[in-house]
Amino acid sequence: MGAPDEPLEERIEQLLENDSLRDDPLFQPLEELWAAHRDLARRIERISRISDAYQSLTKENEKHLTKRLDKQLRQLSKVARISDHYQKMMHDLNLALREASTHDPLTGLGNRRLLLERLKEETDRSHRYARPLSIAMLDIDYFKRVNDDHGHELGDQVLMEVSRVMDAQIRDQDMCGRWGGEEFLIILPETNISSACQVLDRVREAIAALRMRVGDESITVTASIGVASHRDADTYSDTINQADWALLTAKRSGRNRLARADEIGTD
Ligand SMILES: Nc1nc2c(ncn2[C@@H]2O[C@H](COP(=O)(O)OP(=O)(O)OP(=O)(O)O)[C@@H](O)[C@H]2O)c(=O)[nH]1
Repeated sequence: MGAPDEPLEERIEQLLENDSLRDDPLFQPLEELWAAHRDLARRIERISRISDAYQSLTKENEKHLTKRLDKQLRQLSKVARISDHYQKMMHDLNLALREASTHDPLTGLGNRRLLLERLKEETDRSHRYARPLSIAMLDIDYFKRVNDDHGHELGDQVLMEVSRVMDAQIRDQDMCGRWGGEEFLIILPETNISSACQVLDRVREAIAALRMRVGDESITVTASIGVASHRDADTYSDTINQADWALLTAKRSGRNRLARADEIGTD
C-alpha cells in the first residue's frame, strides 16, 4: 500500500494492482470509480486539446485577416494616389487645352475666340451700366513686304515683337488679341474714344520705334489703327465693322496713323 504522502492517483493504482485486496467489497467499486475517473480525465484532456487547437486556429485566422486587410488598405491608398494623380493630370490637361484653344501659339496673345468671349462680356457690361467702351483694329503696314524681303521667319519675329509692345502699352483692364494674320483687335473697356486715342497713339508710336535686327541692319515697321466707340444700339460686330472702316481710312490716308470712326462716318 502506498504511503499517504504519495500522490492520490499512484496510491489508488497501487491498491488496484494488489491482488490480495480483490476480495475486499470496496475493491470492485473502487476499480469502477477509477476507470470512470480515467475516462473523464481523457475526455477533459481531449476537450482542452480541441480548445487549444481552436484557439490557435482563431489566432491564425485573425492574423491572416489582418494581413489581408492591411494589403487591401495599401492597395486602396495606392488607388487613391493614382486617382489623385490622374485628377491633377486631367486638371492640367484641361488648363492646357483651354490655353491652346484661346491663345495664338505664335504671339501668346488671346486668339479670335477669346476676343469674342471678352467682346460679349464687355458689350453686355457697357449696355447694362451705360459705360463707355472703345474697340480698335490694328494692322501692320506693308507686312507682305517684310515677308517677301526678309523671309517668313523674320515676319513671325515682327508679329511677336509688335504683340509684345502692344500688350505692354495697354492698361491692365484692356485686352489685345490676334484677330487673324497681321491684324490685331484691342478692347478698351471704360474708355471713351478720346482716351482710347491717347492709348492707341502710344501703341502706334511704340511700334514705329521698334528696331528688329536683320544681320548687320535693323528694320522698322509701322501700324495703322482704326477705332470706334461702342454705341448702345449696336452689336459688337457693328462696332468692329466701324473700326475696320476707320482702319481702311487710316491705310488710305498714308498708313502709320490712327483714324476715328466717328470722324469719318461709316457710309
Ligand atoms: N510671317 C507671317 N506672315 C503672315 C502671318 N499671317 C499673315 N501673314 C502675312 O501677312 C501679309 C498680309 O499682307 P497684306 O494683307 O497684303 O497687307 P500688307 O502687306 O500688310 O499691306 P497693308 O495692310 O495694305 O499695309 C501676307 O503676306 C500674309 O502672308 C504669319 O503668321 N506670319
